Amino acid sequence: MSAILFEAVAKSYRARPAIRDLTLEIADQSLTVFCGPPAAGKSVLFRLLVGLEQPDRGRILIDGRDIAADSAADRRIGYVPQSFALFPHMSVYANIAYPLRQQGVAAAEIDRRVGQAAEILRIKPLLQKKPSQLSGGEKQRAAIARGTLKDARIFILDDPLVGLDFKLRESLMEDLKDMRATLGATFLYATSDSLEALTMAEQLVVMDQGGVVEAGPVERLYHQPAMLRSAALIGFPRCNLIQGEVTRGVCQTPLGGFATGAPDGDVTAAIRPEHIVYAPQDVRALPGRVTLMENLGAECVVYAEYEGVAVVSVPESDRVANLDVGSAYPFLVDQAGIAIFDRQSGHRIGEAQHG
Ligand SMILES: Nc1ncnc2c1ncn2[C@@H]1O[C@H](COP(=O)(O)OP(=O)(O)OP(=O)(O)O)[C@@H](O)[C@H]1O
Repeated sequence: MSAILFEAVAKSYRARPAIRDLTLEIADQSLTVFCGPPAAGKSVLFRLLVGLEQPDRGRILIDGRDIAADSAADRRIGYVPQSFALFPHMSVYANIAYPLRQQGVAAAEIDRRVGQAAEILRIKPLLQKKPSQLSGGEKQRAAIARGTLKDARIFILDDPLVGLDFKLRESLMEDLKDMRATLGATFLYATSDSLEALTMAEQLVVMDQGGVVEAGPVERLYHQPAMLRSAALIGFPRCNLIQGEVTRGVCQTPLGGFATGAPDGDVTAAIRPEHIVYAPQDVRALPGRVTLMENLGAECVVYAEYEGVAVVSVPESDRVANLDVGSAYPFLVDQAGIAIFDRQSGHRIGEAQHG
């Protein structure tokens, strides 16, 4: 059974739609990451589920039951809002314990659970401090502890790691996954960072303009997106989107032509950076030129240009160690990685035929 069902949900503010006729099922005990650009509607959708706001139309069901009449407190959903606010006059301990006190949990049990959450989130030494004595990252971890301590089967984390440095985000992502496994709960998680989404997600929901572009297992959405918009929004570095035209089974693009089963028309070819292959020894390589390089450690993000078309790729750093801006960058397009989308509708209509 699905834990949560949004059925044709709509919400507007002053006649401006924030959520448009959204239908979506979330499986019980799944970890679903909502990813989309700012203002896509992620926070509004979460607030509707928590019960802080009511939809204008549509229904939200939990375990098959319409929750419209349940108050926010009755819904028993653990929630870490995007702009979390710790109570300034209370210690970190009291802040974290607050939802459990509200639920009437016994003091010894509160102590055990606050201690456990503080351990996982590495804030044990801070429990007696006041929020004003914490750094931004520490406050965020205290808010996560508070939001995930409640006795609940559904937890919502709205962009909980925004603004933290990369190392801390990485370790907190692992902690949150562990926490989810331990709690055996359904987790909904929002981020506008595509790398964070790919790292965290089992199920991914790509949102844009108040609607769901596409939802499904993260591997499928990354490797086989059905919509151009999700190919564009998901992935780091960004997907290469190359304009082309299909005529009688051949797609012509500025990066060359390739056979395809897609119907005739104007198309966009989506090519992930890993399918743009640095090939200095290959006579068939296209003579690109480096415009920018970003070293990520083991890999390097190379931005190159060929005949006015920008392409991004991720070769291993040691292969491009002696290249610099302006260097020649011969590359091949791995045809196994080309997906073709109708330029008008944005629907996937085929791929390159290779091999
Ligand atoms: N209380 C409100 N009053 C008016 N408009 C609102 C309100 N809350 C949200 N909106 C609008 O609804 C749209 C969706 O906002 P929402 O906060 O859900 O986006 P988001 O996907 O969470 O983005 P972000 O990643 O920036 O948090 C935006 O256009 C926003 O301005």
